Amino acid sequence: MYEIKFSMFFIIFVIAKIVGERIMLEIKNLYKSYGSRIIIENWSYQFQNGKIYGLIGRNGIGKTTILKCMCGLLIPNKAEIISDKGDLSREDYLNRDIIYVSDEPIYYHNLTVQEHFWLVCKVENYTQEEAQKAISFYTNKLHMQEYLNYYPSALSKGTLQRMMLIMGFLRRKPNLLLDEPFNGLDPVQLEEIIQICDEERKKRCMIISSHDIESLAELCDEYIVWGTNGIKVFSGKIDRKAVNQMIGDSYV
Ligand SMILES: Nc1ncnc2c1ncn2[C@@H]1O[C@H](COP(=O)(O)OP(=O)(O)OP(=O)(O)O)[C@@H](O)[C@H]1O
Repeated sequence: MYEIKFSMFFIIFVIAKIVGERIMLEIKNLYKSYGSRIIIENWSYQFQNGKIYGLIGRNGIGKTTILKCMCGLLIPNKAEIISDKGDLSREDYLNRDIIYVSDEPIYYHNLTVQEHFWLVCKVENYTQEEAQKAISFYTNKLHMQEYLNYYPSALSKGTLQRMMLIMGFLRRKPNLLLDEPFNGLDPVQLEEIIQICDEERKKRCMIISSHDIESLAELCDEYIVWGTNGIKVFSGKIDRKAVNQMIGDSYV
């Protein structure tokens, strides 16, 4: 009896492990140029469920370009983008299961913060009850309650950044790409965002582009670093020294 129980437990453990670590998103041979200027050449990578990835590199190296090619906001010259939904290469932004949260806030001038959140919930087919619960959860976590009736144009940069992040978290997509999410946040807000990103890891795969090595170090399982000799992958403990060595230059 004990052996049967143990075997069943072992099988369940192995299945959970396989499901938990399955590949959510695969990029094959990504090639992107602007005119004759090649930004990314033949880059491939597999991203897994439940992991957070950090994109690190100097200004203008191509981090935003990669994220936008993945989610469909930019058309690569060549690439295969494969997710649980299948081959997304020919799907546009709305049909991909990948959400991109830009560092440049995009919003409707005539909708309040709260209305933006409800709009996202509507797009994602939340029930009234689910929407209420999810909006309360994120606004409480990120202390946004007092801004719910504000128009976004009246928000400070950090508060706007939190609104954009909540809109990303409310999406029910398995892949979330965050472009410079830590910009403009004071230390308290920064810690809250780090905490919530850490919790979101249970629900999805996240890819974060940032120059804030300390914040990335608190969160990421793997790092994709642009060095002088191309893109390297690193999964150890990261700090400024390690980043400088990988980039082959004094970066941070
Ligand atoms: N629409 C465009 N047309 C031409 N060149 C572009 C265009 N968009 C970006 N670039 C160039 O491509 C390169 C990569 O830009 P990208 O924004 O991806 O860099 P990044 O690594 O995200 O930079 P940062 O850290 O400053 O955000 C830059 O040199 C940029 O000038």
